[in-house]
Amino acid sequence: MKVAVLGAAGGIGQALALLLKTQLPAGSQLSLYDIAPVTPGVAVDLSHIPTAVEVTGFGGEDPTPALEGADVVLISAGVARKPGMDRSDLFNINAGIVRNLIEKVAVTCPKALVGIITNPVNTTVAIAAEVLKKAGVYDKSRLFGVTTLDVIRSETFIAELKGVNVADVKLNVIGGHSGVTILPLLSQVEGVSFTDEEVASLTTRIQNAGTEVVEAKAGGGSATLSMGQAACRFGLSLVRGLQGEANVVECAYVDGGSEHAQFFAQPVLLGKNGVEQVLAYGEVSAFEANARDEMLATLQGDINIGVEFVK
Ligand SMILES: NC(=O)c1ccc[n+]([C@@H]2O[C@H](COP(=O)([O-])OP(=O)(O)OC[C@H]3O[C@@H](n4cnc5c(N)ncnc54)[C@H](O)[C@@H]3O)[C@@H](O)[C@H]2O)c1
Ligand SMILES: O=C(O)C[C@H](O)C(=O)O
Repeated sequence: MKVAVLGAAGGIGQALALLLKTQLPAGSQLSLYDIAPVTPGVAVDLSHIPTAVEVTGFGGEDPTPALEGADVVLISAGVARKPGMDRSDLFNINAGIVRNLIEKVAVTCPKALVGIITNPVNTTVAIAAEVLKKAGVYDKSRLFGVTTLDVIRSETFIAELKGVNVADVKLNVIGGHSGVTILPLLSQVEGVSFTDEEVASLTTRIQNAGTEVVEAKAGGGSATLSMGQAACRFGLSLVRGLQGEANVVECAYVDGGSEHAQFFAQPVLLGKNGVEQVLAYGEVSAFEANARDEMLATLQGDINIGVEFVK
């Protein structure tokens, strides 16, 4: 199994690469790419960790050597927010970066499962889909917006608030990955109950958790370590699915035939071809149904910007 990380010298990329070096199955290959010239050195550094995962690193303009033979490609290349910015403010720089990298994926490893971390995810995933369509290699089962950070944040904040074991907290987070488009389905968490005030404040905290980190880092970037963990969890789930493991389910932002929008985050069953089955996200409360319906214009607007960018 070969996993490529694009943007591997960055805050997320290095954390993710470290976690993958220590957690990928024995015999895997980990391939790192970033425009930054330090990238081969990041790979050498990681290669001294005693696990049966082979690491190689490539810097410079061309990601091709890193992508050759890749089964999974995780993309965190791009710029991150500073205080006062929205994720959509990253579009001007990151749209072109994602387009160019996906053009290389389309040529070099068109069958790879691709996870997009680069913001604004609601839009960059639509860009990736359009680029793959133009190249004639689009398979909607193989393209994912990585929204796992919203899931792990929800698990953490719920466990803290309710004093329960975080390992027991399971929930779907649906919609997209920005502001009101992030919708944790708190009504589905088993074994705990929330007052209306708790639902409102916890939902808002989860939706604004990225900004919480951006402000705490005070101009030094956005979430990198928690995102590294989230991307590692998601990447390992993709690998487990590819290896034929049963019942591997994650929420992700996919082109899954949703009645709500072309791309919508919801639970998916992962397998040897990526998405084996798009799963229903289940019953929702009146609060959640209203929040879902209210977000759709924003989400569709974000998607349209991505489609238009490639046309
Ligand atoms: N999906 C999510 O939940 C989530 C969470 C956190 C951050 N993000 C996003 O992830 C992205 C990366 O964040 P970060 O904190 O790692 O930023 P960072 O600045 O620390 O790292 C980004 C890396 O991308 C590299 N890069 C830039 N252009 C490139 C190109 N054309 N090809 C290859 N590499 C290139 C840079 O050299 C840098 O090493 C941002 O867009 C951020 O908003 C998404
Ligand atoms: O908030 C950001 O800009 C980064 C990321 O999307 C996050 O949710 O932490």
